[in-house]
Amino acid sequence: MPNISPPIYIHDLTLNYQNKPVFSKLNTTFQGGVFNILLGASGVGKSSLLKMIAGLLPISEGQITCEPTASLTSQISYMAQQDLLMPWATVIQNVMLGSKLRKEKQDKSKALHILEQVGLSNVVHQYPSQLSGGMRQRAALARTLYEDRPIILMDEPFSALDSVSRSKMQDYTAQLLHGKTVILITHDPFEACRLGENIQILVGHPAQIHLIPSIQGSIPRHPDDIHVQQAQANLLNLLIEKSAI
Ligand SMILES: Nc1ncnc2c1ncn2[C@@H]1O[C@H](COP(=O)(O)OP(=O)(O)OP(=O)(O)O)[C@@H](O)[C@H]1O
Repeated sequence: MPNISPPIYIHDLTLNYQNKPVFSKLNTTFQGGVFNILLGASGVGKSSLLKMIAGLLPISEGQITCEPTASLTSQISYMAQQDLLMPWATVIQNVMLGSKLRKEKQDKSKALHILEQVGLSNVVHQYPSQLSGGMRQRAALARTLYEDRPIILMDEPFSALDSVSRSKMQDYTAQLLHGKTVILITHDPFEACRLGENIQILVGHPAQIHLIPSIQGSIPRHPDDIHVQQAQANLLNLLIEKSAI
């Protein structure tokens, strides 16, 4: 597997659903080695785009490529909107499931360290059905972080968390995934402005990409940072304006 975190190029990508275009000839780049944030109204096509990058939705028109041109899907760790935890496996078994399925050595101390960092060290041997929604989401986050791939796709990874846990998980994720190519979907402009090094909005029908000017400062930006507060207000206004399209 290549040791660098590549950019991802979207070329003329089209997705039709029930004979209607969700997006048509979409072109954009998700930058390598940074946090790319994707926002947009419900139903605009964000999750579908992420699934196409992950190889979970077929591509009928257009292309998704990366450099170097090693297989894109083999470099990806994907965290879906639903936690997709296996009900028959404990929390720690779920975290290490990928390496077990690939018949690789399971790194228990790494899994335990990540579980401690996401605040789940007291439930490592419990089953998903014994956890709250927020705990399940943190377990799914731990599984994604354990995978250590160059490209990380995350679909609303913090949506079920209370605001304190969310802020801590944003900090930890930004620290742990530093230097990786991350694409993170969120509905939260504040989260986008704390974490985004490249922020894009998917807007309209069929959807097109709109790029947001970059925000000063390294991530995770502090909630008090004046640049975060200004950018958040601008982004919210833009989302309201674009929702009318
Ligand atoms: N299997 C599918 N293939 C293609 N399009 C689909 C499929 N299933 C649903 N769609 C449609 O694709 C559109 C985009 O859905 P998608 O879940 O990607 O949006 P989203 O922007 O992620 O929404 P949300 O923010 O609510 O999660 C919707 O209109 C949806 O009905």
